[in-house]
Amino acid sequence: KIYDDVSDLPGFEYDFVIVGAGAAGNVVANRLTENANFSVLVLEAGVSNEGIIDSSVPFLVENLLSGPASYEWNYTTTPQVGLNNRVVPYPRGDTRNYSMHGTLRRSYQLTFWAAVLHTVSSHPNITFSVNYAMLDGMVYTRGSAEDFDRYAANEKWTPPADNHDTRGEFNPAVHSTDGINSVSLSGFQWPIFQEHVIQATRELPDEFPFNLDFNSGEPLGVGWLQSTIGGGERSSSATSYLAPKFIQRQNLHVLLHAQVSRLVDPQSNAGGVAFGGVEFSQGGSLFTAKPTKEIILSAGSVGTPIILMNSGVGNKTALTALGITSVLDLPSVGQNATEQPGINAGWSVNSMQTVDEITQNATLFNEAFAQWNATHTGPFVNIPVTHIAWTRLDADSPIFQHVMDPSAGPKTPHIEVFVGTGGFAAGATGNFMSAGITVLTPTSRGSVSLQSNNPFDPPLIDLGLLTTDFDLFTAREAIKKAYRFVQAPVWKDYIIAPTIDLLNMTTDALDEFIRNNAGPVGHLVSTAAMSAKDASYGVVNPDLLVKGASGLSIIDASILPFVTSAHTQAAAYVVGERGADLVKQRWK
Ligand SMILES: Cc1cc2nc3c(=O)[nH]c(=O)nc-3n(C[C@H](O)[C@H](O)[C@H](O)COP(=O)(O)OP(=O)(O)OC[C@H]3O[C@@H](n4cnc5c(N)ncnc54)[C@H](O)[C@@H]3O)c2cc1C
Repeated sequence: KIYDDVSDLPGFEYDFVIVGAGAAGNVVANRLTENANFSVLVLEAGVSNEGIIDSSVPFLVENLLSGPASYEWNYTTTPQVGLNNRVVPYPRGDTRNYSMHGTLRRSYQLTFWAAVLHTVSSHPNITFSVNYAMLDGMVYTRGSAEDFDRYAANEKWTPPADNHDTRGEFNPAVHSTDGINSVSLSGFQWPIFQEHVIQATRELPDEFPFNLDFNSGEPLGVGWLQSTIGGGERSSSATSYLAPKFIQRQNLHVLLHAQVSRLVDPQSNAGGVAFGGVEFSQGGSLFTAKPTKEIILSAGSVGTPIILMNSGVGNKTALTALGITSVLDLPSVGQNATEQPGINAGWSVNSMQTVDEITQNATLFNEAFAQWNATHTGPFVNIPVTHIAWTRLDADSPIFQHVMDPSAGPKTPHIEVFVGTGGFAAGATGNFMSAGITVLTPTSRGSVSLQSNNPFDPPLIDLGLLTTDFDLFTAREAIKKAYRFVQAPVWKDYIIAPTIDLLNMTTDALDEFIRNNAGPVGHLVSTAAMSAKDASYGVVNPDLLVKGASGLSIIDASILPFVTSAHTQAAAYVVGERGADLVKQRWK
């Protein structure tokens, strides 16, 4: 059951208390409550996605992130040295504007999906998926087999909303059809643009070969976009793992609007420090939920380290300086923060078949929305991105003379180019195509830390973006790669001109452009990283239990020791599935 008000909760004691109903937390809640003997309470600061139209309509995802009614925690980063000291927003789910949301805002302006998904200066950032797992861009990319040696067969391959013939667009052999979360190809076609992309792969087969399915474990090449969308509607861990058939389980309780401040009542025992409760606030009052078996932190790569540090788990010296009593000295908490930097490129094009026709015309926009509302078909069933190109730096790149290749192996991309129809500059008129360009294997590291001992103060989020030579070099090369893709002969009569000519800039000017315009893409990991049991660094052991603690697990993207060369929601699901199995084994 889902509760909005703490007074409706049946009690305060449960076998498992999970903090965070995000991508991974919902998976864990679902899997643990498969055992009817386990009682589970999920505490989530966010709101329900029910009735929030922008959360259901794939095309409207951007509304969730921008404007006065956005769903985010309103965080910003510290000044980013690698971004010319800019302070960039770092949104996460937020409840404050809930009452304003839920209707289609007519003032909607497309700032191009890459601006949302790959965040640029307008919406750089992020961690969360979202408040209650409803806000990510739905892009579904597993990473390479080298990133992940195994992938849990938990997806449900679903026909696209337009039921078009998908032969040649994916490999059915690498997808499951009976899992929980829907994954599909795009349910709306942009034929002229798509044909150009495919023709470019034929013309540039060495650098940009066609890849039938980039989720096969070998992503290199250009493949058709896959998204967590089913029946033309967002499918997220909130809509799938917490679907009504699961929510009606008697042993599953989800309390929304509940912001966890800290873990309380630490006791030392033979297994390590054990916390007796989880303190949370709702409506200005504090409450404590008690676990009889385990506390599971699934609050994401920002939320999880914050809760640990507010509970006295972290760097002893730093916590003591803030007046927080140290309970467990774990200096790696909040460190090693790894985020991918992204930047956009755009070109004006000689085609009327682009999404700009809809976003720049209120009548067509409203018609498209009406079509979605009536039949879940039409351009709103997807974001207007059609393909992703995954590529590597050239093997003889000079950077490798003094930097070791940070990728997981030779079949793993360093660079992503996300191509779609439409422009990303709000208010621009005309027709465009765009590329969201991402450095997938950054070597820069940042941190999440506390600025005070008040658990409700915003944290200090330093992403450390573009602070290494490798990352800046790769960002430059990634832009050049994107330009090489659009230099395939097929684009000659299609592309008119770049919106900003990044190719003919001097290296210094390009670096300056990157530093002034790049931003985080929302794939933060590693702030509570997993390491070997006897390692002197790291936060959790391979069983996902916190080092030096007992009855305390972390199951979310923060435990990933490296970022996958991909978008990270699939990785979060994998962590959720594996983590739930480990907990079940411990308590069977
Ligand atoms: C704008 C954006 C777009 C993205 N798009 C994509 C995409 O298209 N494809 C993709 O693969 N990945 C995408 N990602 C990344 C993906 O969303 C994350 O990797 C994934 O959600 C991480 O899962 P998680 O379970 O670790 O954390 P989250 O999903 O962030 O879940 C954490 C949950 O904990 C809650 N929480 C945090 N602190 C507290 C607290 N103190 N008390 C109570 N609750 C708390 C949060 O509200 C949240 O619901 C995107 C990220 C962002 C920010």
